[in-house]
Amino acid sequence: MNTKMGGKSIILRLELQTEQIHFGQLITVITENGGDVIAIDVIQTGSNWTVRDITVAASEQSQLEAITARMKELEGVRLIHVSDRTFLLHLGGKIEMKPKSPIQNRDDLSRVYTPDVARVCLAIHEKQENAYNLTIKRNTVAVISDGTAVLGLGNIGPYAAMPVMEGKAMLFKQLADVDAFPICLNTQDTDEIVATIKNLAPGFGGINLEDIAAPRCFEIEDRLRKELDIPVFHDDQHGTAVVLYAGLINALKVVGKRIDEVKVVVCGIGAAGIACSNILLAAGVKELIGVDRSGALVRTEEYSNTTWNEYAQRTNPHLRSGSLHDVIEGADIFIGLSAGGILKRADVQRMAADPIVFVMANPTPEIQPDEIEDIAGVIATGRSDFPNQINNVLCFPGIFRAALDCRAATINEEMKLAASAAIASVVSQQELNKLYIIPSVFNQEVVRRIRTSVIQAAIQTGVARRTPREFLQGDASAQAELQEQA
Ligand SMILES: NC(=O)C1=CN([C@@H]2O[C@H](COP(=O)(O)OP(=O)(O)OC[C@H]3O[C@@H](n4cnc5c(N)ncnc54)[C@H](O)[C@@H]3O)[C@@H](O)[C@H]2O)C=CC1
Ligand SMILES: CC(=O)C(=O)O
Ligand SMILES: [Mg+2]
Repeated sequence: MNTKMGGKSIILRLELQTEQIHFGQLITVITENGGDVIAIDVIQTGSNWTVRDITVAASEQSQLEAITARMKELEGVRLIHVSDRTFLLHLGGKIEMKPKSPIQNRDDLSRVYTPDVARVCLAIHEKQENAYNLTIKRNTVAVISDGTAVLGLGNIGPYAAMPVMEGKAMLFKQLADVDAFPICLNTQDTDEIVATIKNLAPGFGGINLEDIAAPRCFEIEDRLRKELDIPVFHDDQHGTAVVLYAGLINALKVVGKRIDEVKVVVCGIGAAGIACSNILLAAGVKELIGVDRSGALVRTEEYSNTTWNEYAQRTNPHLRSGSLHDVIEGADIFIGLSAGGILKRADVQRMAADPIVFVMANPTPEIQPDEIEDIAGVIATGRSDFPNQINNVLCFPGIFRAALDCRAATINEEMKLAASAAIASVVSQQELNKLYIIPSVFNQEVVRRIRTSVIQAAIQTGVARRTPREFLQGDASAQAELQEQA
């Protein structure tokens, strides 16, 4: 497994005195300290000196620090500067806005701007629905966070949340051609968040809520869903649940177990953990135990977090109590949506045969896959640098593509289940194995299949306000594709 992939990398700009140091010596120092040289660029050369940019990747930040320190000590080497490639990619932000057509003369100006734009405004004023045809609304989603549960980093605030929201916007565009705006709100007050989102909704065809901590995220989403006529989708809840269920459909096939016979432990009963539990209960799981910091949630206890009281009523049928280490005994499936490093190899050893271990906390999973590779039936993480990436990025671009295309009023349970089945179907029976239960983010079939299945589900459940042409005509290829996925 290449743990350096997608990991840390730096560019070292070095001036080398070629009579004092050979390039081979440098490479040896880098590899001895755990680095891989992945690119070399010559910047300048003289008769007995050269300036080079050396791109070095490593699995740990400490290795890169050791390599940098060694460069400073070597005879004949001057370290000019070190750049972190990830930070370079973020300079000035990751996205920009571009006009669809240039404004080259006064005639263009008067049409895109005043006076002619006024006629377009009035057409929308007369019939509000025209906003879908005459503005960016029909293809635009707002990605909105208050910065309270950013990845696994916690409440880091709206400024620090922006890089994640920009990243989500990039993915919306690249994977599904949806235009997305990253918006981070400088308030953590539920009423203010609801009011702000309602007020900015007119320009958007959908709202993707992101990284808002539980339990506030539930109220915010519920209220917005009631009050807005566009889809409101809390990605950390529903996107994660959709992809988790897709992965589980296939993982169960790999280990030969049935969903109604497995014991499941979900750790981290926050936004993602509750939504994932809900989809599993709906899919037929009978024994599901939720665990948070204080241990297993059990209905005989009273929690100050009222969401947990309601959760405990629906789960843990045998009233198991104790820590994660107690209740994991005999479990077939562990789902981690909590914090890095909290699951131990000894815990996995106490699970049932061929345990399914989905350690989805970001950026650090509950246990490093390398520690349990030999004892787990199937392992998945939320990250790009291990096989089986269970991450909501597999869902949100496709599900919003579908919702926008059929102008869905909401994204309902049937549409989510259709998305899970579509994602799972991308991995064929022949391809399916413990290292490949879920398709890659870059597999173009993912968005295509989600779109087809989700639009179909929206039409069947009466929430589509527009029927795309291929569905109107009972298009043969869309029908064939649906049958293939069934
Ligand atoms: N792979 C994926 O697609 C996704 C992964 N995540 C990850 O899941 C984690 C949780 O995200 P959210 O549900 O949005 O956050 P959240 O803040 O709503 O919930 C986190 C829950 O985990 C609990 N927790 C924290 N440390 C714990 C520990 N040591 N033991 C037991 N429980 C613990 C917290 O008390 C809280 O209830 C984060 O690491 C996030 O990055 C979230 C969404 C999608
Ligand atoms: C993937 C994601 O949305 C998260 O970790 O919060
Ligand atoms: Mg998130």
